[in-house]
Formats: sequence, structure tokens, C-alpha cells
Amino acid sequence: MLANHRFTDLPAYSQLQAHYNSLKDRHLRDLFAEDPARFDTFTRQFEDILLDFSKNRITAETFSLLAQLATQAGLTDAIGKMFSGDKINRTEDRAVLHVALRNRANSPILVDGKDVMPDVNEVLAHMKSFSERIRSGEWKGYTGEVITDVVNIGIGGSDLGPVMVTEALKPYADDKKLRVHFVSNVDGVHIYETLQTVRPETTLFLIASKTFTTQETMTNAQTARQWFLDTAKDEAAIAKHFAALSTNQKDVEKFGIDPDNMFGFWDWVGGRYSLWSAIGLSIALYIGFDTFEELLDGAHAMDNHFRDTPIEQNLPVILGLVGIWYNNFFGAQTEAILPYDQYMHRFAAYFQQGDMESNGKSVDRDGKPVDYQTGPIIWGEPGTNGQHAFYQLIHQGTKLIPCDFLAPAVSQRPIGEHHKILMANYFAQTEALMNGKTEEEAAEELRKSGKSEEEIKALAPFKMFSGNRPTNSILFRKLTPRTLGSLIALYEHKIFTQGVIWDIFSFDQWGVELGKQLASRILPELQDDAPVTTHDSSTNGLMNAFKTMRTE
Ligand SMILES: O=P(O)(O)OC[C@H]1O[C@](O)(CO)[C@@H](O)[C@@H]1O
Repeated sequence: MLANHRFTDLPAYSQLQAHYNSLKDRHLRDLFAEDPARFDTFTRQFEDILLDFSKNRITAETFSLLAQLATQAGLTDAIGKMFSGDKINRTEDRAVLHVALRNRANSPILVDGKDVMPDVNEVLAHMKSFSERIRSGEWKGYTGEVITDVVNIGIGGSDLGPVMVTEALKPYADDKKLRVHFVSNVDGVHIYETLQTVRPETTLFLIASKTFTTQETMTNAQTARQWFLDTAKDEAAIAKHFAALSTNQKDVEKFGIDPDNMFGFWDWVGGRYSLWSAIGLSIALYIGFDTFEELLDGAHAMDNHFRDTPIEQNLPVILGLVGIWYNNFFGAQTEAILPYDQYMHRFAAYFQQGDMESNGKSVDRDGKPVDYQTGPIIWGEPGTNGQHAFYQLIHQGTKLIPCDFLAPAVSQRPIGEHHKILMANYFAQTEALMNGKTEEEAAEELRKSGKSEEEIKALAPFKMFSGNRPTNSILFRKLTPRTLGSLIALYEHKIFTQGVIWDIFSFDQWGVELGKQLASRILPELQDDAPVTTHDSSTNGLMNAFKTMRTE
């Protein structure tokens, strides 16, 4: 059981508060000028991944106080408890063991006295044999043709991870053995458009749902089933074209999926942490099982680092602490994740769920309302596209937006000067955000461009940049499966670190239930033309307008 604490009662919290008051007006320019070794002081390396957190509004004292905050919150103990299978997800009475899914050391991990590793290994072996049969063409569809397309039907954690990873690791699917498609939205448009591009004879559907009850997924799955049967005509053919990735064997069988095509996982796998489990089958099919294992290896290596490394050297902990510094002391509301790698274009979207569904909580572990900020709003797009969209606000707006800049040193597609141009932008952005441009510098530039003193006076205030805007730079050698695995685990453990320090439960998601409940209450009311009167005037009014618009 994790010991509860009140975040704002931790001794380091008040020390940080006082320290914040003395540091808040200091400029990063000055911090760099004062300490020529700042880069060395605030850089950490893990395998091929370099984390430079020197462009943050911190000093050695800040860092030491933040580390004390983590210690006082019992972080080391909490990490140990997660890794040893304690039921740290108390509101659901579950262990939290995505680390077991990639426990390449295969050391026993006990839940209720039973080692989970044999089951993990059995499902991995099933995924291996299944994916190899499909990829080699040994597995045939009901007409004897090989499978060419895989459609993963799932939503949230049963979609975002596989989408993000298959996009990120596209170069590892250059053998083009299979195409993968993802259907998540219950909007019929999504499945319609996908089904336009595939043939029933050569398509494998993966119904990915931990619970196998999610309305969106079950609706899409039934539509896919019907579409398939419209051509195949024979229910027996389903066994060759449908597989289930789920913890709910009973409902999988009810759906008519062959138990041999079911890939199980367990209640101790959170949906948003499940890409390493059976939910990753679309990944294994796309890049091959051996490459999928490299992804697991990378995550495992980061797990070991997180579990075994002292706080001040621990990359996920550092990211978590720096985030807390801005979230709880500077009052920053959001954090941007900005990958300078087009293959990582869904990385921020993936961690929107990862972070916001985990730490978007407002009661502490005692069930009491918190009186401090918890999880940040996560957002971002790949560079350089973001530069031409929202960076204006990051550079000159009124909000403080801490940003993570991620980039590979080696491009997967080295074409001409592209990568150097991309990286020039990567380096330029963090430098610009840190230094800014003073009004005098702006005036001098205008003078050089031949403007009159009057014009200079009028324009300089618009052309100056305050700077002092914090960034982390995460530079890695190349976006290999191993590195991607490590990067994902890095952010997962950052989320864990922050949840522990804020004393909240990061592994439930009750906040998504109310909308689901109301949607199922509303659905029957949309089945006829009768006026709706059971809700507030806005909801009644909108539902009645909807009915009218459909009949006009
Ligand atoms: O895999 P399932 O059970 O269909 O759930 C899908 C998603 O729905 C949620 O429960 C709520 O959005 C997520 O946590 C989960 O990833």
C-alpha cells in the first residue's frame, strides 16, 4: 500500500515556493552566462537518448529541492511497489504491470501470489506464431487467398498506441507484407472509408477492446462482421478473418470469434498502457514479431533505468520534476510535445491520452479534493509544421508553455539537405525560446535594414521576444524500435512520477464514465420523433432540433 501524503505539506514544497519567489524573475540568458558548464550539469544520457534540460528555469538548488520533493513523496518506494505487482490502482483493486508485458529478464512478478510471466510469455508466443503465419502467407482467407490488409477496430488505448507505433516504425515495414488500417470513431464515416479500401477475402479484422463492451468498438465490429458476411455468406468463414484482443473471453465467444484467435491480457494492464500486450498485435503484424520484440526490449531497458537509477540521474523522474516545477509553481497549464520527426506525428496525440487520462484527477488518494494543480494539458504537432501554426503564441504570447523538443540525429530517409534543415530549425527554436530578442536588439536590426528612428521606435516592441521560455531537448540517434520503446516508457514513467508526487491515482479513469452513461440513456430517446422533455432545456432543445432537422 502506498503511503499517502499531502503534496503541499511536503517540506520541500514550501522550500520550493520560497525558492520560486527568488528565482521567478531570473532570465535563462543570465543563468547560462553565469555558468559555462550548465549544459553538462543538466544533461543526462540513457543509451542513445540524450536529455538536455539545461534550458529550464532552474538552478542546482531548484533541482536539488525537486529531488527532495520526490524523495519525500516516497517515489522510490512507489516505483518498487509498481514493479512488484502491488495493487497500487486502489480504486479498481488492481496491480499496474505494463512493465511485466516487456519484462525481457523474465524474472517472476507476483500478483495474488501467482507469477504473471508464464501467461505473458504464452500470449507473446501466440502473437508470434499467428503473426508469422499471416505475414508468410501460410494463413489463408476463406477463399484461399492470402491476407493483405489488417483492420484494427478499437478506441482509446486500444487504438492510439498501435496507430502511433505503426506510424513511427513505418520504415521497418518496408517489406510491405501487410497494410494496416485503424477504425476507432463510431462515426460511420470511419469504417465506411476504411472498408472502401479493402476486400473481405483478404482482410483480417482485429477487434481490440480490453472490456469487449465499448460501444464504439462493438458497433464498428458488428458493422465489419456484417460487411464481411454480406460477401462470405458463411459464418464459419469468420474464424479466418476475425481475431479478438481482449480480457473478456465470454463476450469474445458470444461475438463468434474462434477462441484460437483470441489474444488475452489481464486487468492489471491499463488501456492506455496496453500497446505492449495483445493490443500490439497489429504492430507485430505490420513490422514483424522480431521487430516488435525490439520495441519491448527498449521499453524494458528504460524500465530498469527507472527502477534502479538514483533520482537525480533518472530521466523519467527528471522530466516529471521539471513538469511539476512549471505546473505547480509557475502556474503553467499545458505542456507541448514537439517531435522533429514526421514518423512520430501521433506521439503527442498518444500521450494526450497517456497523460491526461492518467493524471486528470482532482481528488487525492484519500478521496479529498486537491487544492493544487494536477495533470497538465498535453498537446503538440511535429516540427516544423507546428512552427508555422502555433509557435507564435509560444514565442510571444502571454502564456508560459514548457515544451519538449524531440529529434533523431539520423534520419530514416536521408534525402538531400532535408534532415539538416529540419535540425537547424530544431536547434534554432529552443535557442530562440530561451534567449528571445531584446528591444535594443530588435531596434538594431531595424536600423541595419534602413528604417528611420521613428519607424524603429514604432516597430521594435512588436519585434522583440521576451525569451526565458523553457524547453527540454530530447535528442536520440535514430528512431529505431528499441529507441521508440524507450521513449514511450520514458513518458509513461514521467506520468507515474508526477501522479505519485501529486498523491493521486494515475491508473483509473472514472472521468470518462459519466458521458458514456448518459449516451446510453439518450440513445433510446433518439429512436423516434417524440419530443424530448427529460433533460435540461438546452439538451432537450438540441435533441428536438436534431429530430426536426432530420425530417425537413
Ligand atoms: O479497450 P476498451 O475496453 O474498449 O476501452 C477503450 C478505452 O476506453 C477507456 O476506458 C476510456 O476512454 C480507455 O481507458 C480505454 O483505452
